[in-house]
Amino acid sequence: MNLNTVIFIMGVSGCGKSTIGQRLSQHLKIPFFDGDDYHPKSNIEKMSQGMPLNDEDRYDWLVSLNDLAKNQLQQNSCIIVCSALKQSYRDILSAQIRNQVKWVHLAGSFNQILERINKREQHFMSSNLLQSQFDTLEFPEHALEINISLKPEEIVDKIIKELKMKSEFGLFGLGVMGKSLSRNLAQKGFKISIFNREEKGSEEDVAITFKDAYKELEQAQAFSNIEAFVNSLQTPRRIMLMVNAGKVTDLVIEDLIPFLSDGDILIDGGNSNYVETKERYDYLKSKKIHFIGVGVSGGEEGALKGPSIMPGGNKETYHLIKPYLESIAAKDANGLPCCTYIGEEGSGHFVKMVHNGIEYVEMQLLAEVYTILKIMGHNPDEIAAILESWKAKADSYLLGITIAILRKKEGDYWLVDKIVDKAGNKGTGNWTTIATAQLGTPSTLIASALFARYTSFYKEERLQASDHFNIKPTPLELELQDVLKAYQFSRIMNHYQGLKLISEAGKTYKWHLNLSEIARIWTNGCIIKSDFMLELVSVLKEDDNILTHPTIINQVRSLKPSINKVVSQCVLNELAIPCLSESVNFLNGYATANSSANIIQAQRDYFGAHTYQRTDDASGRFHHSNW
Ligand SMILES: NC(=O)C1=CN([C@@H]2O[C@H](COP(=O)(O)OP(=O)(O)OC[C@H]3O[C@@H](n4cnc5c(N)ncnc54)[C@H](OP(=O)(O)O)[C@@H]3O)[C@@H](O)[C@H]2O)C=CC1
Ligand SMILES: O=C(CO)[C@H](O)[C@H](O)COP(=O)(O)O
Repeated sequence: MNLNTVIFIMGVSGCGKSTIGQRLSQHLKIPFFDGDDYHPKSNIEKMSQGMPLNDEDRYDWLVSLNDLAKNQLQQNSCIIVCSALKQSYRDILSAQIRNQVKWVHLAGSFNQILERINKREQHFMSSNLLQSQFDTLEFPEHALEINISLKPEEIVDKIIKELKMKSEFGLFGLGVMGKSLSRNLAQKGFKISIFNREEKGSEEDVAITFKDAYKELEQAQAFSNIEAFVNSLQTPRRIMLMVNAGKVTDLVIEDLIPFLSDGDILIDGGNSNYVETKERYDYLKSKKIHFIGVGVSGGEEGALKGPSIMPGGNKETYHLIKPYLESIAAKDANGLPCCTYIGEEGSGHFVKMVHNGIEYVEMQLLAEVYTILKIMGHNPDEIAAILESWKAKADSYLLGITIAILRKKEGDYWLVDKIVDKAGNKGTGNWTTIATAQLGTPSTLIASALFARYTSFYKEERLQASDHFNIKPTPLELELQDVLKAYQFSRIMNHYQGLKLISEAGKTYKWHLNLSEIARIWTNGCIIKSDFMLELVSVLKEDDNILTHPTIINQVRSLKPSINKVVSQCVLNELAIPCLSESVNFLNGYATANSSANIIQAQRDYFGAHTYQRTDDASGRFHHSNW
């Protein structure tokens, strides 16, 4: 049988590891090894003198069992029994072969095991010794847990059923993202089940056809029946939903619930609204189902090669899915997964939502730069060449794809010239703008980028207005260096505002967010990965507010004259640049020691007796005037 797996059977002394291991080995026809036979001489001597082993003594022994497991995997599979009571021991045992290791934990109560040991002929274990085993035991998070009250043959049956037949992870929804993620999971060696609905006559055998198309999905189980899909999974079941956010997500959850059991885990990988994630968490909790809201970024390619993953929800539940998410995630410059536990409730989806808000602005800024360069007289190839030269100073994934887009030709024409100038959206920019207003944080660039998309959609009205108002930008006289610097300036403001929004949400909802860690998982795999993001990881380690960090202050100071020049030129030449102009307006307002808000306060007090504070009253007391 080709399992290509090492089955570690673990548990405290007396739980029956060897009996089960030997029986399982006979059934599966794979070799059995008793870990105790691999102790070095020094350990055996120590134990024979009744001296307990410490972690240092155990280290070489655990490494030798890990070597044994790796060697056996070259041939096929094996069973190794070892108490493996601590997670650190299990980490050593499964080092470099984590995805090919299955843990079976034989679990029983203290009294159950003590009684069992003491019943054995000529065998006595003091309750103190057993207690020390229970004290050391750190419950494994990713093990198949089997109660030892079952008969040995039942235990073996259960293990065979779970490990041989059942998948460890389910992927529901084989659209753009679901397809890529399931291939990614399979490529990492996970045994998965995949599901897509089918519609008789139009959409049949979607999952099977997809499985058959890719070699890496050979071991995957494909379904179009929900019950069969759910039953194909090991318990607790781990099911990731990659379906449309909103109503569809709720419908799919309702479809799944009748087949789920207590403790199963649903993972929503779609771009769901963070408020709904919290509601779904509470609803599913009442049904004893765990729910984790996971932001995933990277698009089709990222999902396949390694996305950036932002999981939020209960931390203990997260640990049950962590190995899967971390394995498929992109890796940062230090080889760490671009996946980190974000925080409680819908925090993962909140962070993904703001990621998309930042993405909207980054895209809009590049669109504005394109407009400027076009008005300056450059064709798409020339603009691509200019942007290419910016890579040294402002490289990003979005800059790269914009260059590729500009170079794409159909015959003699650039494709970009044939695309209708109406920008769509699926909701995350809208929600970010609502969230920033609700939290009282000025993410003005995200709002501007969103409204620029909305404005673009009024194509008919825009055509009329262009006649009525005769807005015809004239050629701009700008240095390319100034355009680059203006772009860099606006990107700083964008990242400041997005991170500020996350930081404020973290405080309001008590999510305890780590901004530097969030920036780190955005350095690879996601749509907003960039060299600047890499720089922000260290900046944010020192200061949550990037605009008070000396490095960023110096950058803003040196870029400011260019954004002033570019924006004023564009305004004088009637060229719409909503995000570039908002970025400089924002900083001008933010960095004004004495703003015009005194007039607003006076007006509010005049008509509504809303009161105001006085500059000549340090107590901060509120005053009212009879105007
Ligand atoms: N595309 C992207 O770049 C990214 C998307 N996301 C998010 O990931 C999620 C999935 O996106 P994506 O893969 O692009 O979307 P697709 O539209 O490509 O796929 C949607 C999936 O949902 C299934 N589905 C829709 N309605 C139902 C239903 N009522 N019952 C069962 N299944 C249903 C579809 O099945 P069927 O094929 O039968 O219609 C399909 O498998 C969304 O929330 C999206 O916002 C996140 C990051 C990036
Ligand atoms: O999450 C994503 C990228 O990160 C999706 O591609 C999302 O659809 C982009 O948002 P919109 O469709 O509103 O432009």
